[in-house]
Amino acid sequence: MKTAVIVFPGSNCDRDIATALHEVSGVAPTMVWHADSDLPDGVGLIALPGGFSYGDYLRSGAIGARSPIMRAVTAAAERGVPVLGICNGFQVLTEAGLLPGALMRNAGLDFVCREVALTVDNAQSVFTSRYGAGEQIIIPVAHHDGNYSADAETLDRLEGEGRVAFRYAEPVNGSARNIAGVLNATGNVLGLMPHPERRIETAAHGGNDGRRMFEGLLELVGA
Ligand SMILES: NC(=O)CC[C@H](N)C(=O)O
Repeated sequence: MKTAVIVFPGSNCDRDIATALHEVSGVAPTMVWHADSDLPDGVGLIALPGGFSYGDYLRSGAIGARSPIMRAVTAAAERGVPVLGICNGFQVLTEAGLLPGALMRNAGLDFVCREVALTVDNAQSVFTSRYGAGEQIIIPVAHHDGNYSADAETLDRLEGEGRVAFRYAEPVNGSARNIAGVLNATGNVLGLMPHPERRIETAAHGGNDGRRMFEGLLELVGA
C-alpha cells in the first residue's frame, strides 16, 4: 500500500511526516509536488504536512488549497481514501472545503510552540483507533493560526456526529469548544493543529503519543 505526502512551497514538516510514516510502516511515502495533478496509483493514505505554504500569504492554507494536486486529493477523499492534514495541512483542508470551519489567528495573537495535553474525543475513527475514548495524550503544537472557528450550528453538528476527534485539555489558542481536530462526515478526512509526527519516539521526542495514530492508521489501511 502506498502513502503520499503532498509538498507545497513553504511546507516544513514534510520530512517529519515522511519519517513518521517510514518509521512506522517500513516503507517511505511518495512525495508529491503541489503542482502535480496525479497521485500514485492505488494510494491508500494522503498526508498534508505542516508548514507555511505560500508563506501563509492571504490566509494560511488559502493558496495551497487551490493547488492543482488538490483536485486529485479531493477526488481520493470522496472515494474514501484517508486524508490526514496536520497544522498547515488542516488549514489547507478547511480552505479546500474538505473540512468545515476555519483556523483564525490565535486568540492571544502569539505563536504558540509547546507540548499540549489533548483529550481523545472520538477513539473509533481510522485515525484514532489506538487511543481510548477520553484518554489524555501529549502532542506538541506550533502555530499562529490555530484558533478553530465555526458557527454554533456547525459546532453542534460536529459534536453530535462524533466528528470532534481531539480537544485541548485546556485553552491553547482560543479554539471554539477547545477543538483541536475534526473529521469529515464520512470519517476519512482528519485535520488537526497538533503535530503527532513530532511525538513518535520517546528517546528523541520525550514521548510517543503521536506514534499510535500512525500505527492504527497504517494497520487499518494495510501499509
Ligand atoms: N506548523 C505549522 O504548520 C504552522 C501552520 C501555520 N502556518 C500557522 O502558523 O498557523
